[in-house]
Amino acid sequence: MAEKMPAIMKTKPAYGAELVEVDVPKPGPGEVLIRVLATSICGTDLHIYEWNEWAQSRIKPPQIMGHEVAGEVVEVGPGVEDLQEGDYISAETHIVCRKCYACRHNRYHVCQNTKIFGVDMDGVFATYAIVPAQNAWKNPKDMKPEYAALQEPLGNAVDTVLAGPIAGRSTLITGAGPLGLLGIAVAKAAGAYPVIVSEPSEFRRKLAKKVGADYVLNPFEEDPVEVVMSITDGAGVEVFLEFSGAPKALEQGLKATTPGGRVSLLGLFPRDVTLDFNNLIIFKALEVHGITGRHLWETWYTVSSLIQSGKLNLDPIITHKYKGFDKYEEAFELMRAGKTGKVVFFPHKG
Ligand SMILES: NC(=O)c1ccc[n+]([C@@H]2O[C@H](COP(=O)([O-])OP(=O)(O)OC[C@H]3O[C@@H](n4cnc5c(N)ncnc54)[C@H](O)[C@@H]3O)[C@@H](O)[C@H]2O)c1
Ligand SMILES: C[C@@H](O)[C@H](N)C(=O)O
Ligand SMILES: [Zn+2]
Ligand SMILES: [Zn+2]
Repeated sequence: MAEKMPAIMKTKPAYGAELVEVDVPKPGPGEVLIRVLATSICGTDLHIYEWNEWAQSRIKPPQIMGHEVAGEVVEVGPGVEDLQEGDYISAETHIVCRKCYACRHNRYHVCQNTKIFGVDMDGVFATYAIVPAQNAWKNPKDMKPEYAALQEPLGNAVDTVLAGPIAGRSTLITGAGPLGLLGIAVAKAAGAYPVIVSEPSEFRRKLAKKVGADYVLNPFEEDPVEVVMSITDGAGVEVFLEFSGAPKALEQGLKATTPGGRVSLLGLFPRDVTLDFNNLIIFKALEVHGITGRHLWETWYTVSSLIQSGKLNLDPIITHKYKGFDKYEEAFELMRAGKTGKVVFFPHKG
């Protein structure tokens, strides 16, 4: 009989998830089985938990949730050549086809046939998980598992912050949720100054400060454009990084960006956004980047090096650590209430 393991599973098409016992999976061809050492909650997991419209259209329960992970390879499936038992890996979550037009142009991050584990198939909120070998990223043995698991969202932040020059440049970050906080850490490590953060939640403004933001403001109490103009002597910021997905923040950020400046957009908007394109983008000659996923594998090299450099201030961002999955409901509810930075599970209690 197969060995059993605990897993956080989306069992029904409804709010929430269940902690269930399932068989430890066997790796198939091209796959490895990992012992999960650390796994963190992403906003996408929260959407699946909440069962929002997007989740309803995409997720097919029953399915194990989770995709941000660090683990040790314990079994190698047939045909896997580059990995062996004992390897310490993280995983790129986008499983790309390598055949479409984008893939054949080395733009794997925009593969038109992308599948995501924990979204389109079983994920990693379990003590053991399957990872396609082509998605494995080997970690240095001395990297902390919680940092190694954070590399995937850090990749989103790195692609946003480093989409253009940043050292010594005035920077506005809108939204200090988990992704924005990682963005602040990357911007500071890369030498941005001053880093101005607009975030309504007091809890997250405090975290932003701890991570290294030079100025924080509440956009519901102060006008971010006025604050930016006063800090930059009326010039506006060189770099605007949008991490909130709030239409108002987008408009404020564009107004606060200096003509000729750079804008990188990661936040996903809940609806179509109406903007004065002529005056906010075209006549200002802004350089605008849409950011999605991570570049394979360039971004992973950058993320790993940044962590190893010791220059990324990640500890204040990891606000909650849980041994085992028993308190998973508390973890999701705290995150839902905006009372967390990154939440990390260490599935093995021993
Ligand atoms: N493009 C991608 O590949 C990709 C990948 C991951 C996440 N995302 C998106 O990035 C965004 C950030 O992710 P997250 O997990 O940190 O989300 P989150 O919802 O936890 O954080 C968003 C933050 O924005 C703040 N906010 C709300 N209104 C604001 C306003 N008017 N001005 C400034 N801040 C405001 C919120 O208080 C919150 O702290 C989300 O929209 C998410 O969907 C995109
Ligand atoms: C799946 C999504 O949540 C993931 N973080 C990405 O980069 O695409
Ligand atoms: Zn994610
Ligand atoms: Zn493809």
